[in-house]
Amino acid sequence: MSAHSPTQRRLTPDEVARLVRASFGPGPAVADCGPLGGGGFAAVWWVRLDDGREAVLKVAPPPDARLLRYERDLCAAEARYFRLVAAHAPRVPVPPLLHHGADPAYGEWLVMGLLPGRSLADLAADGGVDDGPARFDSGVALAALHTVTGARFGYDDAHRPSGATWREAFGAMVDALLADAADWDVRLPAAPEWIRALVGRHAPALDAVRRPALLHFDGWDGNVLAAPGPDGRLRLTGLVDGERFLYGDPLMDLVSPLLLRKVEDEPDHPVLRGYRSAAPLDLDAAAARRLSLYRMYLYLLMVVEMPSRGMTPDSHPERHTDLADLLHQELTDLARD
Ligand SMILES: Nc1ncnc2c1ncn2[C@@H]1O[C@H](COP(=O)(O)OP(=O)(O)OP(=O)(O)O)[C@@H](O)[C@H]1O
Repeated sequence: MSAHSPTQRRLTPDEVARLVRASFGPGPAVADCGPLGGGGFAAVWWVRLDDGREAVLKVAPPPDARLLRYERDLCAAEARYFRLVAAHAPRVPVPPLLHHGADPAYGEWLVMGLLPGRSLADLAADGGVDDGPARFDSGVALAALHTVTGARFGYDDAHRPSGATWREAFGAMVDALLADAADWDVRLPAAPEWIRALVGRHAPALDAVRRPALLHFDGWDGNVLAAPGPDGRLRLTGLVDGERFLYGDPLMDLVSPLLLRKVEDEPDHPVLRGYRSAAPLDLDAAAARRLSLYRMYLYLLMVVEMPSRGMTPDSHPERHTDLADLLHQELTDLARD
């Protein structure tokens, strides 16, 4: 059962037309529009403008929505991500940013170009689709993103976790999620102090990461767009939804594309083959330990974000149990190491 997330506004065509007017003034107006499914955080609509262009309107949660600590100002973060990628990793397909709007009372929104293709999640629902070439391309694209280097580790703004070292930034990111869990009364499968101590015990493994690489971090199948190329095979057409970007260990970006699976178990996965065709990728024991820390982080995040998305253990018992089990398994593996 899906829930309507309180972070996701319910837009109407009139509101879309108003936001487009606020973005372009007397310029192009809306000829047609409709909601785009697939996301769960923001409100996202496709828009056909009367000058013939096709765009996407993405509206941030209302200013009074309760969010996790790291989710502050994600609309502005996504605008920075699109600009960064266009300037420094231009071969990675991201939409052109047409407008970043902000109104103190209403909140923020983006207007961007509509990319061709459908998400891998959407395509998979058709069944029998060979998406291997598109996944290979997404590995190549991630390797290109990772050539971009940040000024520090973690998030790039002042009010979210960051640090001069990856150990410091990652520790602060875990602490922020544990503080969110406490605020939202989220039941975790282990005591927060124990999770914090476990991360502290493995922190030396993080010191191998010396360069803050640009990470998309949310490259699950819903955010990877693909369409048939000239030979009819599915190729990458977009890596969207960059609002959660940060700087850190490139390995962290391999967790979401293999969501609920293990990178170490699938060394020939097309994403990894694509990545390796463009950059070195060593999946040794040290890498496996870091991957385990990053999966632990992602499962923790997915458990902790449930109430802010309108989901509780009572309303979504299976989701909560499955994520808590996965989190518990990673914690157990890390405790054994
Ligand atoms: N520029 C674009 N061109 C084409 N399709 C897009 C574009 N931007 C977003 N989409 C589609 O709309 C969907 C929702 O957008 P997006 O993922 O940015 O929303 P979200 O609410 O932030 O999602 P999430 O819950 O993953 O955080 C995407 O999965 C993608 O399929």
